[in-house]
Amino acid sequence: MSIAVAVVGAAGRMGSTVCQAVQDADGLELVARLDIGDTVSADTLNGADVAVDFTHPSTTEDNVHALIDAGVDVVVGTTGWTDESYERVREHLARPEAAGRSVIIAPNFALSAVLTMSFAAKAARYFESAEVIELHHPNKVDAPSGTAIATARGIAAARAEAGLGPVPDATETDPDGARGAVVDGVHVHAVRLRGLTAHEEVVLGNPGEQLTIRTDSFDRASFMPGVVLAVREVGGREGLTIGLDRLLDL
Ligand SMILES: NC(=O)C1=CN([C@@H]2O[C@H](COP(=O)(O)OP(=O)(O)OC[C@H]3O[C@@H](n4cnc5c(N)ncnc54)[C@H](O)[C@@H]3O)[C@@H](O)[C@H]2O)C=CC1
Ligand SMILES: O=C(O)C1=N[C@H](C(=O)O)C[C@H](O)C1
Repeated sequence: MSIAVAVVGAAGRMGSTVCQAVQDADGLELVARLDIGDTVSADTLNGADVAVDFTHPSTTEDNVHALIDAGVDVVVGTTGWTDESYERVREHLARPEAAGRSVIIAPNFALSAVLTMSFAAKAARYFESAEVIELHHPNKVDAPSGTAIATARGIAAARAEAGLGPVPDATETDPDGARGAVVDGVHVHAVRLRGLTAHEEVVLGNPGEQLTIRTDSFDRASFMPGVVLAVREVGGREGLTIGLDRLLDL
């Protein structure tokens, strides 16, 4: 039996690529394309089992709640999620009327990016310094990227677990934010450049040595195997799953 899939944000860069990937995938059937102005309802979802959301950070949480209420499982690639918004989804999924529903939210579906996050967290305890540089196309609406935030959090958690203190940094004056955003103590720098798609570099430093871990998504095709995997697996995972790494046994 095939899995019926609705795509929310279907007219966007990711949404349109996902529609094509669903149409090309064995055992998946594209049954609905929704975009801005469309209401989420059983009617518009047209019998979908799973909805995939690639929309906008300002709307993705509302979409997820509406999709759960409409009785579908949800795969989310949209960024902008916080601990609080994750918690609200967990609470929603715990209600009796949402029994059996599941949601997967992943800041990045590309294998190279998921491995970069995993390798960075593994390496973090061995280095005094760690910073993240994300580089994206100039149409991206949010900074830092969801992937960079997740990477920085993973590094920070690994440093804390290893008992490492703050990264060394003697900077005293930075009126224009040249040292970037600081996510859980890890500096994150965002580049927006015409010609780029989605890239990230994690730099880790010790006296006399540097480790660089880099991921490059040159094409949105890079995200599709991960999205298709999540669509296939979401139904078997009750509750909220955060990150594609959880599906890859990393
Ligand atoms: N998790 C991952 O692997 C990836 C995540 N992303 C994230 O996906 C999101 C979308 O990125 P793009 O496709 O590049 O953006 P985009 O701007 O090309 O597409 C977004 C689409 O969502 C639609 N939209 C906006 N509000 C809506 C609503 N309330 N209901 C339905 N549709 C709505 C827009 O009209 C547009 O067609 C961003 O948050 C981006 O960071 C992007 C690439 C990979
Ligand atoms: O907007 C994008 O393009 C991307 N967004 C995601 C993010 O913010 O991490 C994933 C990837 O970097 C592409």
